[in-house]
Amino acid sequence: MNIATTPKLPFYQATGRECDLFETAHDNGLPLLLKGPTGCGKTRFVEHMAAKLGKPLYTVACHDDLSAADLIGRYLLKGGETVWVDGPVTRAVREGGICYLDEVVEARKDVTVVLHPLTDTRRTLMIDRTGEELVAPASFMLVASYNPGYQNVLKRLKPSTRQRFLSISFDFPDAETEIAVVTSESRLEPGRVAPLVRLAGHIRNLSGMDLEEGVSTRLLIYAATLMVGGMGLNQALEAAIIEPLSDEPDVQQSLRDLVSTIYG
Ligand SMILES: Nc1ncnc2c1ncn2[C@@H]1O[C@H](COP(=O)(O)OP(=O)(O)OP(=O)(O)O)[C@@H](O)[C@H]1O
Repeated sequence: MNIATTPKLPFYQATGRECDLFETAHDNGLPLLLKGPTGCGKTRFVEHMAAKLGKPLYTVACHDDLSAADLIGRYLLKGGETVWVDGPVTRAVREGGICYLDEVVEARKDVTVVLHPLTDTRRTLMIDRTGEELVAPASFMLVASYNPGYQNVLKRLKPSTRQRFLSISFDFPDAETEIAVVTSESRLEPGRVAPLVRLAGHIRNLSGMDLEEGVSTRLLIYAATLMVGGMGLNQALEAAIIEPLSDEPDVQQSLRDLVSTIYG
């Protein structure tokens, strides 16, 4: 779990009216689901909005072993005594903060038992172990994300869970916005960022055919960061784009061909 307390506003380049939607959802106590591919800005968006609203943010990277107890809390032995330690959801509820469950579909099924009463009009969290029933204060907000591209039959959000959340689809931004994001994050000059973003557009057109998923904005920032550090173009693209995207020699060669098309 990661608790963000920094007062600085993390940079987030909006691509639509998502900031308004987040704020309205927060003001009305409604939970929000962010859908979209990896590395397209979902986490940054939540960090930005939590800082803007001045709320503590509890981020949980969900995985297939994550259970309800990991979110709610458990009794732990401390110095010979058994003490109750709140989990991230409980802390966010008590403090009226924002809880962000990243890749929520990965979590174990018992997590939905926790989420349902928190995401409908009850807005309650039952802590069976301590017998407490917490009513979430108005400023508490639950945000979850998932990547529909990775979904399989076993890992799908049930309609009864999905339909408790407002939802927004995220995607990679248009070229102009992505150039602004990569420039701001890496400090590489826009004239050198533009061909990287063009390359990304071509690679994304390959996804679904040869690639599981298109290149993320995050990887473009990595490539640009290596270039700012003085690394040559080819080495930077190999390490930040070609190798992370595929292990298949044929696919890697297609990616190198695309690089030659763009950079000549
Ligand atoms: N719109 C944006 N504004 C500012 N930075 C962005 C934006 N989109 C992407 N980024 C940059 O890309 C990086 C990756 O984005 P982020 O971590 O938010 O991805 P994500 O969608 O949460 O991915 P994952 O699902 O893998 O966690 C961020 O650290 C940030 O540097």
